[in-house]
Amino acid sequence: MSKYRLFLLRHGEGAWNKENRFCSWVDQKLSENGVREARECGKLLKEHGVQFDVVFTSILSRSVQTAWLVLEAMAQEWVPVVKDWRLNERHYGSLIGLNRAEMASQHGEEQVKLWRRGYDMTPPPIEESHPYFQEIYNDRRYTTCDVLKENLPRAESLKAVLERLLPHWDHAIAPEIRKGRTVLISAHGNSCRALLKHLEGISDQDIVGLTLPTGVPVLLELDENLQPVKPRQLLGDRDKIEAAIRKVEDQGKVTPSAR
Ligand SMILES: O=C(O)[C@@H](COP(=O)(O)O)OP(=O)(O)O
Repeated sequence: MSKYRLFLLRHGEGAWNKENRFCSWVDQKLSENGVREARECGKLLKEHGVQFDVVFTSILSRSVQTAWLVLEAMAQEWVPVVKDWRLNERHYGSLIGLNRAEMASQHGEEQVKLWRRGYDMTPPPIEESHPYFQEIYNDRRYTTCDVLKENLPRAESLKAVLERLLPHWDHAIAPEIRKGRTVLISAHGNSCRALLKHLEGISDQDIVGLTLPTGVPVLLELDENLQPVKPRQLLGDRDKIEAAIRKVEDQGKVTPSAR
């Protein structure tokens, strides 16, 4: 029987989602469309009568901004928000800033899919000469983490994301759920995929086929052991959700302009 409800959310569309570039640890704001998606998500959750007790976000602006907009649309701005780097997007290493369609044209769509969705695939690490290295590692937010800046990742597989996320799940998020609190996790495509893999016991092979659209809330109903009691539900209009998933998958395909 379902005892707890957990909501997972990939932030609304960011500026670089729109430009089809790997954004990862680069701090981009939501696009106009992303702002609209986040507000619509809040409206939908309000219509479902959801009342949040606590929200967890990454320390990247797009996930924080999404949480604010959702809470504002629900008239629940007062709800506490806990931010932690452990919910950050996967660190895409040297791929950060590159255009996916151009990568597909150079390396093939299969290779790009493997880089994006393979479980144990780590891209080459970001080097100090990378155009976004200084911007990321000189940012003050990374002095606030529970690991030294020198020990923060320089590239991650999805497996590595799950490993750095689990302590935060175990020590901060799961205890809130066990207290009966309704939790929203406003995070990223890959930090949410990693958590879903863990909670739903998705295999290393099957996780390749899981893509999350931006701005669509995912409802998990959990038992007392925090095991899902039924399949996850993506809330909202079916056709729109399927189109949004296809849009993310198609980002890794060659487009005429990228040839
Ligand atoms: O880093 C990024 O660009 C995307 C994920 O990219 P893909 O894994 O879908 O290529 O993360 P998000 O928009 O959820 O923060």
